Amino acid sequence: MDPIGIAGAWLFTPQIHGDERGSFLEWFQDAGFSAAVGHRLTMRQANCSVSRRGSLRGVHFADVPPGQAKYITCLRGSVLDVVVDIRTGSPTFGRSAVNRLDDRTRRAVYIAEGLGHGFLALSDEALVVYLASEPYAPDREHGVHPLDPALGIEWPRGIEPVLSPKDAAAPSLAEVERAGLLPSYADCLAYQEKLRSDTTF
Ligand SMILES: Cc1cn([C@H]2C[C@H](O)[C@@H](COP(=O)(O)OP(=O)(O)O[C@H]3O[C@@H](C)C(=O)[C@@H](O)[C@H]3O)O2)c(=O)[nH]c1=O
Repeated sequence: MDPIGIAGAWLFTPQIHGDERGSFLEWFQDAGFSAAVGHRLTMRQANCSVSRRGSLRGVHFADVPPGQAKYITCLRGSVLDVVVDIRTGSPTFGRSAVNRLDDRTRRAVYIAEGLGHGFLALSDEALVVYLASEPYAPDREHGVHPLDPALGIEWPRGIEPVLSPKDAAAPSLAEVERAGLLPSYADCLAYQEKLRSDTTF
């Protein structure tokens, strides 16, 4: 698990064992995860989305506590995965970390509670699966417009983004901040500290 420039976000690169049948890899490893993050992965929901090229999902985040941490990988095709630090008071507030996830490197991204997440499908079809620490709670999920220039994301040219009506109508980061909807860095740290001190695992 390698840090990717935003506290609470990591990239995991698996070792892929190839042979004449195909390949094998461990796309999640508890020991490495726990050593990096400081607590074990809680998984209360496993999601799968299939996206056509250009589909741009996100940027989504959930109220903290409990938020929704996610462990994401792309099983078929490729996506540009984006983590956005939308936690007020964070030293890297407004920073984005962009990583390609695909069916070649089979990398995975983990984002802790309170971070914003989105991705763009680069291939004709992109199959993304992710483990989520909390069940879907639509009333507690919010969005920031993924094309907001304040996020500083350089989306690839030549791909026409396809957004859901909800995401297309999402406010800018500044608007979400003014509405008081952003999680605070202090609340996120406090919640993660609680997870680290929980010994019931
Ligand atoms: C996210 C989610 C959606 N749904 C339903 C609601 C809706 O009818 C349909 C599609 O929902 P959405 O448009 O919100 O799906 P999508 O835009 O793919 O939302 C996802 O985006 C990425 C970037 C994330 O990080 C995820 O956590 C999630 O927010 O699926 C569930 O039943 N459970 C879920 O957990």
